[in-house]
Amino acid sequence: MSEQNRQPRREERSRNAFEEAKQYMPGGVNSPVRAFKSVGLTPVYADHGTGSRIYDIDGNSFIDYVASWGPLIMGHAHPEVISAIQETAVKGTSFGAPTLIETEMAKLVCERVPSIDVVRMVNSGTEATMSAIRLARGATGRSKILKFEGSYHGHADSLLIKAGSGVATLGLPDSPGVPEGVAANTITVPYNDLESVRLAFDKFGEQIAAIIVEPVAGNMGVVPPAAGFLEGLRRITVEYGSLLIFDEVMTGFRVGLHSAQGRFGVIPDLTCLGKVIGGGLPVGAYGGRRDLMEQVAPVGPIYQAGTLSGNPLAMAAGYTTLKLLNEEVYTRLEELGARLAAGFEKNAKELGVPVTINRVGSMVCPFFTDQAVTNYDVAKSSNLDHFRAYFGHMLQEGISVAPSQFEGMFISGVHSIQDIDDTIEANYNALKAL
Ligand SMILES: Cc1ncc(COP(=O)(O)O)c(C=O)c1O
Ligand SMILES: N[C@H](C=O)CCC(=O)O
Repeated sequence: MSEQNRQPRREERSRNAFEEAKQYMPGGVNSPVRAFKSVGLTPVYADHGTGSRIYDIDGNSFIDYVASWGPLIMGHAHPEVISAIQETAVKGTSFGAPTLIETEMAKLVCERVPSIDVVRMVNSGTEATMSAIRLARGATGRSKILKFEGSYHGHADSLLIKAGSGVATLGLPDSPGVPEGVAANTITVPYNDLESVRLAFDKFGEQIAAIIVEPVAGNMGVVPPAAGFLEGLRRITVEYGSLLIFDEVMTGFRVGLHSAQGRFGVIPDLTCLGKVIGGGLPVGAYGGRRDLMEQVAPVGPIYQAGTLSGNPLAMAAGYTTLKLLNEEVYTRLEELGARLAAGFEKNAKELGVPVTINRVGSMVCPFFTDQAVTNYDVAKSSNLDHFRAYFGHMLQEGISVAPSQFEGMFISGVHSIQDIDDTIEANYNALKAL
């Protein structure tokens, strides 16, 4: 760890910037999790990033595991991604007319994601899940959907029920403003609990358009699917003529070259993507079987559109990022993830702090509990005071992680072994200081 990071974090500029921002934006931010409210600290105001590090406006540097909340699988300001954006930008930033890069991008996504024959680009993960739900309802003629407690699928009304991520962090899992009639069409059951899914289908099966699931839950902290869980969802949906939607906004191209569906060998009807496929620019996508996707306008009657959808800059950044990914990168991510998790586990054991580490590939999450974390109820039983203190110590140690127990760490292909070992050392110091 560099000497610089052993100095107390300087934060005067960040504090002043945050105070000013609060006058003009709700809570001073454009997405709630950035305000550090649940950890009671001043947000890190990013100035620039390179590789595995970010640098804030106070001159602190951090080894970064937020990675813009997942997209930056090849690190900050990757030279090839930046060049692609620059080369594209000089030709014009948006046309509202088709461009060749959109077809190249769609082809690549269709080649790599097993369930996707046809894909539609949108501008965010929220748009992707909202559109996939509309398609599922339109295609089946049914209204209800089933989601899992503590999963987050963006902020569309029908999905903001018992949600994870920022709403869980702020204790607002059912947001005011979602009409009761909309909420009534969303059934929620615990993650990894096939029996509850079965009971819900026994009761409402003929009315359920789709199950939407994060194939690895990443918004209640990281929770892997139990053996047979995804297969069970596939079986039940087929049995009842409902659709299975994998929300791979976080896991898409994060947990493998063929995403979570490739990793676990379960093929959904529809898949939502975001984050990594935008290479750090605003992108989402939904895709799936041709017979379903061709019910979307202009081929079919189910409407969905976007002024900036398929934006050339976003396509260039996303396409270049996807082209950088190969089996070698995922092997490296797996090794780095395993090294980090093993180091954290050893530290916790040695110091006698109750911690459970969940990991899938490069998604890692230390929970402050000694229970196996298999669903949101267990995740919520983590010691949040410990998390808060731990988070503050990690920042002081020069490590940037998400300011919530209900978010994971994202390792990139450009983190070095030294970064991982420095992070393990920081984790030791942070746990010791609890
Ligand atoms: C699994 C999942 N689905 C959907 C979303 C929504 O994506 P966005 O924030 O791009 O709207 C997110 C993240 O926010 C997510 O993690
Ligand atoms: N966990 C969320 C996405 O995956 C965090 C992003 C946000 O709320 O800004």
